[in-house]
Amino acid sequence: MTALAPPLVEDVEAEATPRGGVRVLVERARRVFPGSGVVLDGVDLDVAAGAFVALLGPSGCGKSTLLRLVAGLDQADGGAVRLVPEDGAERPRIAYVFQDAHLLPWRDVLDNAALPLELAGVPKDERRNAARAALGQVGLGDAAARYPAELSGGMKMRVSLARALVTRPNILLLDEPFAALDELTRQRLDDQLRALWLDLGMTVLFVTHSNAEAAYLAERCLVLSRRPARILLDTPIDLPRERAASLRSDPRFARALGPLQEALQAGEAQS
Ligand SMILES: Nc1ncnc2c1ncn2[C@@H]1O[C@H](COP(=O)(O)OP(=O)(O)OP(=O)(O)O)[C@@H](O)[C@H]1O
Repeated sequence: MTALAPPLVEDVEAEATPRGGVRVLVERARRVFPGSGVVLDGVDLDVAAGAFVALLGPSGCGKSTLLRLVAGLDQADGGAVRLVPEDGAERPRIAYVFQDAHLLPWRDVLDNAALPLELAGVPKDERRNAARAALGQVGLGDAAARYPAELSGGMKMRVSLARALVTRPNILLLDEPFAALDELTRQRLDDQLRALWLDLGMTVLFVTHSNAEAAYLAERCLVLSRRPARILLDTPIDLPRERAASLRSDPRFARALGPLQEALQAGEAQS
């Protein structure tokens, strides 16, 4: 499912794809859940517009909670979250991709991808054209007439990504989107996502349990501690801008993984 902040779409046809994205400012964010206690306690984060940032941390530490606060899907109990477009847009256009593709089985791929525009009241031809373009961006231009039951897990996730892209988000939030896929499919989708980011220039926040996926995709990685989550490590990823599968066996990649692994182990060890 893709969650969007209003207004979802202004004029899909007329407006060029925005570049530059949204700056994300999280200031002393606090979130307490009854029964779970304090999950976030004074988290500060400043993400530059157009950055690709990965969030890592132990299971249950609050990664999704932080992402949901940024998306506006949940409210902080203290502190503030501000999204500041730096691409000339008046407002952030947020898209959110979950681990499950959540496609509607009775709709074909085209109409699944067009759904956010339909909900925003965009006329049929316009939204279908935009959905075709988004499907093309994820390499599914030939699958528009197929139904979810006919798709592999990787294809379903690409439809979910197209549905996110159809609104031309200037900030894209992804919560373990490829975690349920086999390793090869996951790596292919990582490549596709990275290429889309290079092409479109939106801000991306990506939650994952995989330090290798984080290092391969992102320009900057954050490792959170056990809850109440605080940022244990905030590090740039010093790897080439153009990344290909061969990078995974490059010594530079192993060097980038080291600090992430150490911080994750330190985070796991905390009680
Ligand atoms: N709506 C809620 N009500 C009560 N507790 C919640 C709610 N949402 C999250 N929690 C709790 O907050 C904590 C952090 O959850 P969150 O999903 O943010 O962690 P996470 O780091 O994303 O975990 P994982 O890596 O396992 O997906 C967990 O203990 C979870 O049970």
